[in-house]
Amino acid sequence: MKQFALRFALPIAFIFILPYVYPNSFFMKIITSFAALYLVVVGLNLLVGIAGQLSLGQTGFFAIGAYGAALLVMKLQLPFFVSIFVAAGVTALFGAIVAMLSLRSHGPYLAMVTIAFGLLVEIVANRWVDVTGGPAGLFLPKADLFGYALNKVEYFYFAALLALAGQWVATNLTRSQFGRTLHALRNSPVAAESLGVNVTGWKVGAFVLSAFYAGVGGALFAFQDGYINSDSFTFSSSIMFLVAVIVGGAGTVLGPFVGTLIIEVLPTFFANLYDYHLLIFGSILLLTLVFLPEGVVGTLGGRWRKKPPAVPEQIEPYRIEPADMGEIAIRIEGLKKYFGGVKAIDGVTFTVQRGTIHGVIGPNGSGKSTMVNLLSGVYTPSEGQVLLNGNTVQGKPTFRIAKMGMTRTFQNIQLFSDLTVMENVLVGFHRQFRSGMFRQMLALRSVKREEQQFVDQCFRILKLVGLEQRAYEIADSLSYGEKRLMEIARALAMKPSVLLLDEPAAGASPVEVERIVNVIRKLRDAGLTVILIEHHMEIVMEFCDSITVLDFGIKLAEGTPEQISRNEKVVEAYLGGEEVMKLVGGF
Ligand SMILES: Nc1ncnc2c1ncn2[C@@H]1O[C@H](COP(=O)(O)OP(=O)(O)OP(=O)(O)O)[C@@H](O)[C@H]1O
Repeated sequence: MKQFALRFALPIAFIFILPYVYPNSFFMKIITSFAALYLVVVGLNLLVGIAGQLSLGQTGFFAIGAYGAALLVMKLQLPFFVSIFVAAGVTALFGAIVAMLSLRSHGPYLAMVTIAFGLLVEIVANRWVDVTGGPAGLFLPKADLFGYALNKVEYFYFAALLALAGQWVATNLTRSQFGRTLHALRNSPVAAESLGVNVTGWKVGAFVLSAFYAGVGGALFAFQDGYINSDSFTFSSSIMFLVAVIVGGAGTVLGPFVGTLIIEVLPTFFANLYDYHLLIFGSILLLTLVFLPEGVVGTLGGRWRKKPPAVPEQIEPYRIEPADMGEIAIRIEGLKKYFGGVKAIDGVTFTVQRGTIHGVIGPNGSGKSTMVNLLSGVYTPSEGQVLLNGNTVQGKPTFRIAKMGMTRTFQNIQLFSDLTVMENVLVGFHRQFRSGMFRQMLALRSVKREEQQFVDQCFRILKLVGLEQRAYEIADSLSYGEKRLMEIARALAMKPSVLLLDEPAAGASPVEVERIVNVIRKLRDAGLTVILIEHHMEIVMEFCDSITVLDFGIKLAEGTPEQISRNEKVVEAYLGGEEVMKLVGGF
């Protein structure tokens, strides 16, 4: 009930009262523009604040929405209401094109593609006079709903309610698996891929969504005055949209509201100070960015963080699905990876039986990390074959290999560092979520039920690794060893048929190493197929059923721990023998 009041009743009451606060046309113009621009900022917040993608050309989408809706009504006589969504759909299509072009480039080049797009649209709006009217503009018919022409106040109500709906949908998406996935790919694309997330596809999706929002905003903007011209769609407004996201608090729910208010509305009140208004506006901006680095809502809102729910007292034990014994889980044949002249892996062949733990060891630089990256699809082999449960793996992207059942942890830990431990593990269920985007948008009951089921499972997995009490803490606050445990939990959520553990105990304290060893013991007892890369030789010797030893990219030896510890070539490769004799002294 309280939720309903906060989300709907209060804002709707506020919207209905607003036109009566200052019943004049200037004020009506400001608040109607606010609703339109706010939608653009909400969409951009999803792209920048949640998915971590930069766009400096949002005005391009805004303009396509505006001119698109105007032309659909004027030339095709589409009803105003329909034209908004058709124009937004076309804008979304442009979003996909810009995304596909920009995602081919990285870093500053990505931003430059979006700038180029914004400028291109600005030039077209300005110069294609026959269609857009150029600087002289277009005069539009009055907006109407099913034949009823809207007056200024009614148009504001319509725009504001649409903006409220847009905010509601964005909030639902942010708080569901959809938002978590976007957040995850922003924090660590490589970890997201390893959990089956098609990162490129999701980035394109984020652009499409933000373009759709900008398109709706543009359409509303176009019809507010019955007139648009190319002056409204300049590069500087793209910057303003981005600044609104940052000043409000990127990634926060209320940030776009506060940001749009400060950036788009506040300056209009100083407009009559002529030369000084830009100075005042600039100063407000600078002070906000200096003193509230996470934006107004990001910085102040952090103090009123909601209390997390309690950790359940009774948590059922998690059952790792035991694999059938005896079959071949992975077959690696003649695998090679050359980096220029460096032969990082040079013709390695080995087989891992289902339900066993297979160790890959070797001195520094022997090619272990390259091997994990080849198996998980981060690198494409120069030659050779990898078969997972009989299916070819090599050449496939990481997310496909993850979908085929093989996932990994990382030597250099890859957290979704802004998310909680629980949310990190929930991303691991990515492949198993059945609720699609539209259901998540509407926060249907079935979505909440499904989410609750996965939360229950998360607790069980977290209990297995001993992190259930830390479920609601931000992942970045965990200790080094706990972060490694969380990575294992996240990988287990995927229900993998093969798990690659890349140095799971590296950097952990002796107590934490003991906790990690306990988890590896549980994985072994459950019969999970594991490929274990580890420097702690006592762990390798205790848990591995078979071991492959690499040296300078070639397979030096293969066998049981006992055979390996007695192999002369292996002993020599390890610091002339002393080190390995010390480490495997038990044999
Ligand atoms: N991306 C790369 N470009 C060029 N050379 C590389 C690349 N990755 C690895 N190498 C080289 O390949 C060889 C094997 O490196 P790799 O990191 O796989 O070894 P490692 O056994 O994992 O070592 P460590 O135990 O130190 O992690 C090294 O000579 C390394 O310099």
